[in-house]
Amino acid sequence: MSADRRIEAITKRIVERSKPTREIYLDRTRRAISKGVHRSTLSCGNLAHGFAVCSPRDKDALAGDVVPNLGIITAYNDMLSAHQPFETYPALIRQAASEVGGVAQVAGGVPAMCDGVTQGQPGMELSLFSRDAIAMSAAIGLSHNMFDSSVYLGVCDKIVPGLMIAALTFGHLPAVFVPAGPMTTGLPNDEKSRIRQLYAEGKVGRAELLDAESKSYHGPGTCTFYGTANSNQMLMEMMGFHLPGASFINPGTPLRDALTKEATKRALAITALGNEFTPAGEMIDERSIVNGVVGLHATGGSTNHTIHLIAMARAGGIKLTWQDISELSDIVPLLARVYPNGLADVNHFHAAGGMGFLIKQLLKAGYVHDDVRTVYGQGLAAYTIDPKLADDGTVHRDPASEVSADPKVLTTIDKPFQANGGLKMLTGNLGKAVIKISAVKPERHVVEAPAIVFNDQQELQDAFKAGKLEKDFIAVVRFQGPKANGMPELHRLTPPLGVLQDRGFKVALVTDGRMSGASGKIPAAIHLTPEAVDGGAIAQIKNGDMVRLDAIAGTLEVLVDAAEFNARPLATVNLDDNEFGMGRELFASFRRIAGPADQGASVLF
Ligand SMILES: O=C(O)[C@H](O)[C@@H](O)[C@H](O)[C@H](O)COP(=O)(O)O
Ligand code: SF4
Repeated sequence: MSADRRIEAITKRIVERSKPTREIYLDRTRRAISKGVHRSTLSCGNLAHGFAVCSPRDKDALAGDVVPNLGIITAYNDMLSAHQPFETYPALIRQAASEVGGVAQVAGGVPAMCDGVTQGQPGMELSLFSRDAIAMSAAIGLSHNMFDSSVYLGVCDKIVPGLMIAALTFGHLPAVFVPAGPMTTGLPNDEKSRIRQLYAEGKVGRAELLDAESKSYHGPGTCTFYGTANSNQMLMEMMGFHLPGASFINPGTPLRDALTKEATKRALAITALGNEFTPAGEMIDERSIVNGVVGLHATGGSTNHTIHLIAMARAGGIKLTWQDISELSDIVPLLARVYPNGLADVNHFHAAGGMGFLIKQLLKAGYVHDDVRTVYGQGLAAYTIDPKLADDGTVHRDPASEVSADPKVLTTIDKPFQANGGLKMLTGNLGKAVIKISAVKPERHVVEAPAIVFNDQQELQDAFKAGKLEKDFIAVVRFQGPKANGMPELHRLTPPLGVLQDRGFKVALVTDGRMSGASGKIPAAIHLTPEAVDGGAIAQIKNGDMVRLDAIAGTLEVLVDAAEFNARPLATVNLDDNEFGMGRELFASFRRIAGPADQGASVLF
């Protein structure tokens, strides 16, 4: 089935725009492929070092070029509940590799930051930059050039984007992403947020708050809200980097292990040594990227992907823009209600039919390209399945249902929750920004109120505690862009702004910083570009200026006489305290060269 003509037109526009960079990328990738299996280009010394710790059987295998060697890139650490399960994956992968006569080696580890641990803390100012550091770290592992294929063990926010940048940089190799799955459901996310607001109002103490948080984040696996980490899983399935149905199976279950073994065997089956060679750089094309964006809109995915997806696509020579994302949002309806876009969590989403049901609906409507390559073979239709554990311990796939098991969580294409998707671009005399509308009540899609300007998020917290914000206002939080302080998420502003909104005040946020994918209920124009330190108009806004955020018209305006506004000097702030501490001194060059948010906020291209 061909895609909707509007989807086709946007895809074609991306293909045309990308031609110069895509052709250079594909040429380089094909030259790398033409060198054939890469161990043969190594010297005996190189090779001996590379397999020094292997068993005699594996040494024999790796001495030649006919047994595939699988490079594992792992983001295991104990800080991210989502990544802790990866501790045992290399042993499972080595075992599965040997079962099919292959070899697997850990090529390298990459750093992984938990945005939940660093939220509101200085460490968050390294978060965005960690994406590119992860790509660079993965390249260091793969540059040993011992490998015929690769598997990537990563789940969370900046990790999957960084790993995908690496996978496309090593696009001559097949790449399979192997998730660890969501935490089982704990305290519901909306109950956690309610207790946070009570704490912000001083109505409960730290003990009650910690008890609620600990019941919400209680064990191994990805946090169950639909933030950036779970948006990553959806993207990997939509773009064909996961095996069908791999995204939302809980860790420590037989089906999870079966999926990991199957991914290993599949990664070894699609090397240049076999007859299904699927190098990542040729597998992913503009249609894959568009399928990812469509999935983002249909599920109300994370705003962070208006930055990461642009950088991920660029790694493959593909130029995606906010205009593309915004226009796709106007076409693609919202089909899932998962917190913060609803009360359900990703376990409920999966139980309602999950990715297989969603993809079936999107294919039926022509909103996605079926004619794509994936790690599983040809065609996205292969992903319209429901994964189960077979009696022999392998993965069995039933056809996805036509009926949602919970229509309040996952709906059909003819009864969408919203006629359009989650993410809109806003333009106007302040620059360009994005807003996530899937989690904002319709009556709050347009906000016009006086600005109150803050130069960091603590100033807003202090003003709230001092009772100075009991009014209609638009919070302008600036000097939060990539070049200022690494573009942290300002998710800690959600509870105080939520309290004020629940008290009936009209509130909104405008910032050159980011919000969490878990943020939602407050209308927020984020990623404002140009940022304040780059001469952005946000640096000219004064307290009391009327600001209008209109997610329906797609505009963001300061309602001040243009001549008067443009004559204003740019505000400046002292950012010395953001230059050091918690390792920030090591990222000074990143702050200097980081690109703008609408081009991926990257130091790599
Ligand atoms: O983009 C995201 O999805 C967030 O960065 C998420 O990964 C982060 O962990 C949240 O901050 C956790 O939510 P709480 O801070 O509300 O626990
Ligand atoms: S989803 Fe966020 S808070 Fe949860 S483990 Fe991942 S990075 Fe940490």
